[in-house]
Amino acid sequence: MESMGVFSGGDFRAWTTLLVLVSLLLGVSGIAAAKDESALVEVAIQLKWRHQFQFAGYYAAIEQGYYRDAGLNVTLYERSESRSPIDQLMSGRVEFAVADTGALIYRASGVPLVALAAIFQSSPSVLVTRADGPIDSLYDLKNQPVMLSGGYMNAELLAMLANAGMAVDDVQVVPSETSLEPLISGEVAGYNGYSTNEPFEFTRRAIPYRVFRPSDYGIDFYGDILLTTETMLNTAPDVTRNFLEATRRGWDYALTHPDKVVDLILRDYNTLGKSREHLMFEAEASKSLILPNVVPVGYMNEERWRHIESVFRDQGLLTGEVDLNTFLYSAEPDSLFDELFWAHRWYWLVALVSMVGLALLLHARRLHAEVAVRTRQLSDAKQQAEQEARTDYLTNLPNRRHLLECLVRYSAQSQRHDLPLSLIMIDVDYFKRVNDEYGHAAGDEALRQVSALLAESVRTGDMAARMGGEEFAIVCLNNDAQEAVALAQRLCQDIASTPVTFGSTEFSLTVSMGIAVYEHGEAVSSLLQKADLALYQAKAGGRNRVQTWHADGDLPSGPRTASP
Ligand SMILES: Nc1nc2c(ncn2[C@@H]2O[C@H](COP(=O)(O)OP(=O)(O)OP(=O)(O)O)[C@@H](O)[C@H]2O)c(=O)[nH]1
Repeated sequence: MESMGVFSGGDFRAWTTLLVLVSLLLGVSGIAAAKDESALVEVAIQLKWRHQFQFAGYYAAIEQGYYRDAGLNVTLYERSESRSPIDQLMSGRVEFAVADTGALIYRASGVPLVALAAIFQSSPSVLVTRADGPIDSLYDLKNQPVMLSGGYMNAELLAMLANAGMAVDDVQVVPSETSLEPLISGEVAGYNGYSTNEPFEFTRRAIPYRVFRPSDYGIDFYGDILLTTETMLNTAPDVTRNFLEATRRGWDYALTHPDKVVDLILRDYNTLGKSREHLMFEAEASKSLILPNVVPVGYMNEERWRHIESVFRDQGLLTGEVDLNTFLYSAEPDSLFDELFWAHRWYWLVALVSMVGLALLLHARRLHAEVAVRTRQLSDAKQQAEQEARTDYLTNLPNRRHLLECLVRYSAQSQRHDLPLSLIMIDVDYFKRVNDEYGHAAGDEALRQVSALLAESVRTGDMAARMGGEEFAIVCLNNDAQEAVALAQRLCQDIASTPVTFGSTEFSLTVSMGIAVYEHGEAVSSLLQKADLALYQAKAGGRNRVQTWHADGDLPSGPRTASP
């Protein structure tokens, strides 16, 4: 767990490289998008109403330079009393227009309109009543004066009334006005407003109100359809696509920075004289209908348009055939998946970078774990090698090197704590004969069995070792000369009385032993030499015996010679 949250040098370099690559990619695309002002294509858009947050995306796209990046110089026109947006579009005064779903009726009657995008996924069009009046349900509007626009303008409100069980004739239709006063004064019982607008005024004036939404009565229309003409689409498809993309970017910006765009409206577009609070209310209410977190801004679905078409047909507003394939604009990417992918590309990028980062982190952790395992293996191998270097391969007893280390340590302890220390050198008698008579393998086995006997006879802390060939030694700390002699004699007898078994063969062995007792201050080599000399004397004395070294002993100093 120790590497969690800590980047190694390798991780850091990988991250840096990735970030540089991403920056380069973004930088390159930014440079490519920059356009020469003189080469901009002039286009105009007719808005559906007066300036307000309802058209925030277009203001943002101009202000943020998205249209310029797309090679366009865009002019916005507010709604004029005399001409509808569709009139403006079809007369060629503008290339684009924002209108409502009634555009479908035009299309059915042969007007070559193309719907590029539906900005509001749910129409803001609602019927507003006073909550403190006699209207508790739509049915209460029967025979009441209700402000409504005729034809397709309020088709969704009329369809709502129809779904609530009323005919258009059941209410007294009063022509629309922009003023709310007739409703407030009680002159009319219902008012065709926008859920993004009128509620603010009622709240501000502390007048209780009620909103009847078509969507609550199964009528689900889009709001604010961005339109162009077939001619425009055929003659300038790139301009159309670029305009749509830049508009979407504008909306994305406006919906994520509503306060900035409200500032912009107050500064440059506030022909309605709305307050900041009113515009912020509109921004909030619009966002809940545009649903930018659910679908890319402008998303359209053929099924929804079929639904709208059927409502128009039910009301007798639409009779001809409508070819939705030609009415609904489709450019690549055209699937919801692709649209969602592009709309959320930054999230994907962040997710991708996070995943790469996570993968690097996991890789670093795995490397860390691998290094730990390898280090442990190396340490084990080293320990094993050291152990093997100090162990006799045939008998598994400590070897000569190990015994010498032990002697050095024990001699220091003996001196420090004034403890007796004895060294017993042991040599198998006439061992050459064993090899000669029973074979080398039997000789090996004999050495193993002698070793086992020695190992089990020494006390814990003492050491029995094989010095080489048929020679062994025992180091006894805290054993005086007498105890060492007693141990050696007992071992001599045990070895002599314990036959060696090799397969079906049995034979006996004897050993000779030389004992020396450590004198404080003397070198380990001197102790070894004395024990060796005592062993030599034991051999010379007839073998199968124990000889203790004495300072005044008559010991020969030359090398021992084997004698059968
Ligand atoms: N099988 C076997 N024989 C060994 C090993 N190491 C040494 N030897 C044999 O041990 C014998 C030692 O012979 P010598 O040094 O002449 O001594 P000895 O025959 O024991 O006679 P004394 O020591 O004088 O009693 C040699 O024949 C060596 O080859 C071993 O690891 N295995």
